[in-house]
Amino acid sequence: MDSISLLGSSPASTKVCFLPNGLKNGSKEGSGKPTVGIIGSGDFSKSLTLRLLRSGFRVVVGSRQPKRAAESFPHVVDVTHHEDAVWKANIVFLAIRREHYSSLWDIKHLLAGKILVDVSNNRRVNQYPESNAEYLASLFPESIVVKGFNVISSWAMQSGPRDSSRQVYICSNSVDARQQLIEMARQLTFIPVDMGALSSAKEIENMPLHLFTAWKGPVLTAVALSIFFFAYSFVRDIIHPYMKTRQSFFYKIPLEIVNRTLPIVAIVLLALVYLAGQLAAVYQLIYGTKYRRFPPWLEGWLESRKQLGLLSFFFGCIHVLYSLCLPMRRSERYLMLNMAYQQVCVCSTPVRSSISTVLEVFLFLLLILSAPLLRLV
Ligand SMILES: NC(=O)C1=CN([C@@H]2O[C@H](COP(=O)(O)OP(=O)(O)OC[C@H]3O[C@@H](n4cnc5c(N)ncnc54)[C@H](OP(=O)(O)O)[C@@H]3O)[C@@H](O)[C@H]2O)C=CC1
Ligand SMILES: [Cu+2]
Repeated sequence: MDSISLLGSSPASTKVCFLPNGLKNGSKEGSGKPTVGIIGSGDFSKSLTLRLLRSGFRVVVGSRQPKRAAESFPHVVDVTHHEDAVWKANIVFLAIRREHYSSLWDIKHLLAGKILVDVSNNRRVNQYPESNAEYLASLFPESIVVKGFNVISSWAMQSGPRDSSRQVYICSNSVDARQQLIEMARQLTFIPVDMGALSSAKEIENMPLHLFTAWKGPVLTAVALSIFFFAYSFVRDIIHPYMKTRQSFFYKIPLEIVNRTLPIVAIVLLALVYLAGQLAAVYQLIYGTKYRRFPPWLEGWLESRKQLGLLSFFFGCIHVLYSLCLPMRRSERYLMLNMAYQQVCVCSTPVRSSISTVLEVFLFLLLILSAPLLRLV
């Protein structure tokens, strides 16, 4: 398994496709199944190997320590040295970090003419002046570099793609290599997106670092509203009585004041969900057409309605929890008993108040649940 054979390595002569649909192939071994090489034996390599095996590809993994690495792979996988793995496959995935690309310098001659797939990601946006794929292409100018599969986490790769994680972005300066990888992505049940030349690699590498962008605005809005209404309640219910009558209600801050803030924020966020649609309708009425583009701020607002609605629901839930916790406080229990006693004296008010509470909760839930159904624009 660990045999290294450099004989007969002629990458240029094996520059043909490898796909299992029988189009054409370079490294068929007996059974006619194509072989894909993977350099590195880390998480991504393991997940990609399983995915390739499930889709009918043969896999050869290149590792610095093949014996140790072989323990983490199924026995059908050929775990060998870098040289051997590269020699056996025409397509080689580099499942190692950018910092280690230069360690392949010694086998540069073997990599010539092969398709190198760069799956690497960075830790920060624009971490390096050039993209990892372009850096790889500059290290190995005789190889064909393709960028792709980096937006798929090793977990998603292993468990199978679903919904949002099905798209893979692929780019390369070689149209032929790009098409091969696009076809391979399809066979791995991903949805390939052709991003053109290798200059798009930087954009593709930045994609995984832009997660949850849709949540940024709504979360900031919720935080700003929370701070504003908390400060308002604090000044009104704590500072004002203290200044006026020297009464200290500071003990109310953790429960009452927070619990007063939560429903207000929830209802304002819910109002924001509906207001965007109304504004969009007014905009369309003013311009007399629905085909005119909305201004960017309104477009962003419309797109974040789902997040605003979910945050509103979240604040509502926390409010319910807080309200259930309130009676745990002795002073609150006393106040409630007192109120109940007074209401019994005044008669019939509790029935009305509990009915109104139930109605209030029901209406709030109805508003929340109907939010996605209402397509106002
Ligand atoms: N993990 C993930 O979810 C994703 C990872 N990626 C990308 O895939 C690549 C690999 O990621 P991942 O598997 O998580 O990383 P790991 O750190 O788990 O594995 C990297 C592998 O690189 C090899 N390696 C380590 N040091 C060196 C070295 N000095 N020289 C040569 N090879 C070395 C090792 O293999 P060995 O010891 O066998 O040589 C190691 O297993 C990265 O570029 C990452 O950005 C992309 C998308 C998702
Ligand atoms: Cu309430």
